[in-house]
Amino acid sequence: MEPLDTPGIVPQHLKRRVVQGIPLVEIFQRLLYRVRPGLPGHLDDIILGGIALLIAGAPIYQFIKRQLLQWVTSEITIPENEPIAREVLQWMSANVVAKVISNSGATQAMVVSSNDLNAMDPYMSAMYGRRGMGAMAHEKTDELQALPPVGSKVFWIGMRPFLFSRASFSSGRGTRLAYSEDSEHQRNLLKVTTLGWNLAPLHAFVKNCHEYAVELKLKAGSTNVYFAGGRGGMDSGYGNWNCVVKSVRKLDTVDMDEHIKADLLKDAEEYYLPETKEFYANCGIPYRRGYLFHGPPGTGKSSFSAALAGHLNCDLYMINLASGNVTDGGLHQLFLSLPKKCIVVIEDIDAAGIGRELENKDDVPPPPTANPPAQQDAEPHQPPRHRTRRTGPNMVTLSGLLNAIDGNASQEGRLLIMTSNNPDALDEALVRPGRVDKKIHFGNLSGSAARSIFMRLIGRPAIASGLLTMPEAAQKATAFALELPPNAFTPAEIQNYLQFLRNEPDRAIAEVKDWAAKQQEKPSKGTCSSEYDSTSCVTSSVPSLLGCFY
Ligand SMILES: Nc1ncnc2c1ncn2[C@@H]1O[C@H](COP(=O)(O)OP(=O)(O)OP(=O)(O)O)[C@@H](O)[C@H]1O
Repeated sequence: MEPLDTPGIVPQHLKRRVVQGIPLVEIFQRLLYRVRPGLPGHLDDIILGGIALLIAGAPIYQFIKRQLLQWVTSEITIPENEPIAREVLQWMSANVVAKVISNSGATQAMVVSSNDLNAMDPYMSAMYGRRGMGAMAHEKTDELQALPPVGSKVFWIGMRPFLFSRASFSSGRGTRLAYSEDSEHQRNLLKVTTLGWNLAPLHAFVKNCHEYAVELKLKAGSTNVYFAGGRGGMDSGYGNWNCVVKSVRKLDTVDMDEHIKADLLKDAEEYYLPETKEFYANCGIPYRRGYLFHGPPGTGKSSFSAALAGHLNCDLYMINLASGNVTDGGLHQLFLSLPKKCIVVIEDIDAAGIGRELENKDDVPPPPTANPPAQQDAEPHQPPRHRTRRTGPNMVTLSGLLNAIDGNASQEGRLLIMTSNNPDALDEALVRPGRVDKKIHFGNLSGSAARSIFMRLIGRPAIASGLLTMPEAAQKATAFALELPPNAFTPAEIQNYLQFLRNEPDRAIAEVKDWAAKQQEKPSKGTCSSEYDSTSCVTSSVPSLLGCFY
């Protein structure tokens, strides 16, 4: 039975009821209720009231704090999938986190291997699930790098304080709209805040991070290779680049006609001169340059693109349209998020199956029937090139591609390289002058190139290990080139043959003739043979380019 209420004293059961549903207050109230006999007067009520006030006041305090901060500070927000985010993280890692860690002041850091595919990915898994939030170690054993931990950090540059924070999109100011609600597409944001009413100090900070990253890259002799896709796909509405840091591929390791090589280098170097940029601007020409590298697979198209990026000290961005998950919108976003100076490679553009879209719906070919009459005897119908349509697994249309590469909103300053095994299949609109300024054929290995590939793979290592002298190595390289039928094999094939005999120069020379004869007996090289799935010929993508580095 409930006790009778004493006038002037609030009964316990009533107190309990009023705090029900306010979790913390309810717990405290229960605790106090147990120790009440020891507490004088209304102390428990005062304590409870204080706690309730704190809990109720916290959101109001947060709101006022946010408003005040917004009023006296400026802030920039960078999605973590933006290339610049990586540079900011690199700077923070070296200049703030590393110092804090070495001063033993840190209790949290996120540690990743510096050559990790995407430094942001471990962060994502820490943030959204598999391992829980907070500091984590990556399993890789190569060099480790400490990144700013989850949360925020205040640091000073001169007399100015900055607040750096990493947050998920939902906690950002007004950022929710820019992102999909789908958790697969969630992105983290980097925010840098400082006191003041203009963005100049923050711009200077980001620029400094960029310069630092460039310097670091130069020192390390590495090229940042960004490839499109990965977590979240590209149809999330946000162009998504993932980064791999690779050692620079040296130009002298790509065997090709020296005149062509020199001409391309000169052209690309000139393109990036300030005078050239000025010239384009004065003449009203969009500041863009495009090359088409065509030829059989394994002839060095991707290798040369990678070496060119290393030579020009710029990042390489690569897209594989044949992967089937690129939409027009995604491609547009990818091009929009490119930096001013970079090389973009669209690999195997013919494999993407892009043709000119049908001019009107009457051009739509009839649906295929199970047994088309007299099809076996008739020449297969070749639709006029202007009326072809998408045939590959991609979701990009020709107009979408053209719009991305040189539409009004497209970034200027990039060098676009399209590679193709079958340039005849490309629409004229895609390769017209202005979009493609140089077409370069990459062919099979000439005699002199065979000599230099032998020197690179067998000669030089043998000289270094004392197995051969320089003249001996040169002599063997010449002998090897003489044994090999000229222009019959791709550099990739010869590389493959030589790398397994790298410690046996004499055997490499003695057996090359037989090897060549056997290879030539095989069904046509450089095209899809019937024993393979046709897609295996067209889907060379990220790994294909990554294989071009060391
Ligand atoms: N001209 C070359 N000089 C040196 N190495 C080469 C050359 N061509 C190919 N290779 C070697 O062969 C492999 C494949 O080369 P790469 O990917 O550059 O060819 P590709 O023409 O781009 O082929 P795909 O059309 O299939 O993309 C790489 O390991 C590369 O080192």
